[in-house]
Amino acid sequence: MKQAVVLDKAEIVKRYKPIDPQTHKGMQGHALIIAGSYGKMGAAVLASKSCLKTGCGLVTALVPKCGYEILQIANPEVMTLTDKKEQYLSDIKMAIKPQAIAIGPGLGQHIVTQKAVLDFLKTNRIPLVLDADALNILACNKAWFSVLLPKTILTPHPKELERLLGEWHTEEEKFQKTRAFVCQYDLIVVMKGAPTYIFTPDAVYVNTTGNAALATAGSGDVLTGMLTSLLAQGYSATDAALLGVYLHGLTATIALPKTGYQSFTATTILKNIGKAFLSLENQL
Ligand SMILES: NC(=O)C1=CN([C@@H]2O[C@H](COP(=O)(O)OP(=O)(O)OC[C@H]3O[C@@H](n4cnc5c(N)ncnc54)[C@H](O)[C@@H]3O)[C@@H](O)[C@H]2O)[C@@H](O)CC1
Ligand SMILES: Nc1ncnc2c1ncn2[C@@H]1O[C@H](COP(=O)(O)OP(=O)(O)O)[C@@H](O)[C@H]1O
Ligand SMILES: [Mg+2]
Repeated sequence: MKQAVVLDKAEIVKRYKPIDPQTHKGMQGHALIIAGSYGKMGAAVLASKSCLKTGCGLVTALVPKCGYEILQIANPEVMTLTDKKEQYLSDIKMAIKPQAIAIGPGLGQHIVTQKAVLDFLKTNRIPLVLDADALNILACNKAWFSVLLPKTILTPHPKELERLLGEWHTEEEKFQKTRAFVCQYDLIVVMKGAPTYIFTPDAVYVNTTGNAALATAGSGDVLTGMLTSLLAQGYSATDAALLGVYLHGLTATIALPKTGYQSFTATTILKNIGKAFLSLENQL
């Protein structure tokens, strides 16, 4: 494999777009987070909260009925649409026009949800992030890789990547398979781990921020919301993936001296997104 590009502050600062003083919520993008099922609504809460805290003007969550009060109470700033089913999503239709969509955190893999996801993927033309159960559903239906919109961002952890691509025996083989996958389908893969690599058809990047504090439930759900937020704000898929992964890691770099590894949670990431942005602003 060609050498990975090191994703350091210099790489990020040249891609970062400071906020326009004349902006308003209508210009900051509208994102839709399709997530959650009975018992996993926290994933929808975390992803929609991180989406807002990364600068998106409007965020809507589409969840099963059982998520309505949870979402509205946990996230008063987030608008909530509900499915007709109580515990899982059965249909992905919307009367809104978001600039970016995320699907997957906490979604579950009910057969009805699988069909809804696949039907949606066939017709969707809006920039997209696929995570968690959306990846697991795709892994069960590999013929559907070819319907994905070019430059869709996929964010697998190692187990999800293995479900998508099959087993590998060496790191080199894992990298080769991932590279071939992104080139064949014109996708972006955020290969989550320590460190995280971002694969695009043109280059591979290696992140430099973060630490083992991020090994905590919901950490990936927060990352999904951050990436979707940046996409909705008009960043290209590559820039959204690079900036989002960098900032997500930076929250842990910043917070670790105060929290230690053990007490750092996904909520700590949310609390430190602002500081991560400020540390970028100081470099401009
Ligand atoms: N509060 C919530 O509602 C939460 C919901 N979640 C959702 O729960 C569902 C299941 O997600 P999971 O990821 O837990 O389940 P998975 O079955 O996809 O992944 C768990 C497996 O992956 C392996 N794995 C994960 N990261 C790894 C790494 N870095 N290296 C090696 N192996 C690794 C683990 O050992 C384990 O065997 C998803 O929909 C997810 O979004 C989780 O995000 C946790 C929080
Ligand atoms: N040891 C580690 N060092 C750095 N980052 C890590 C480490 N472990 C996990 N992470 C990061 O934490 C996130 C975990 O995502 P994921 O496994 O999807 O969590 P969840 O599904 O619980 O939300 C990824 O961004 C991953 O890169
Ligand atoms: Mg995850």
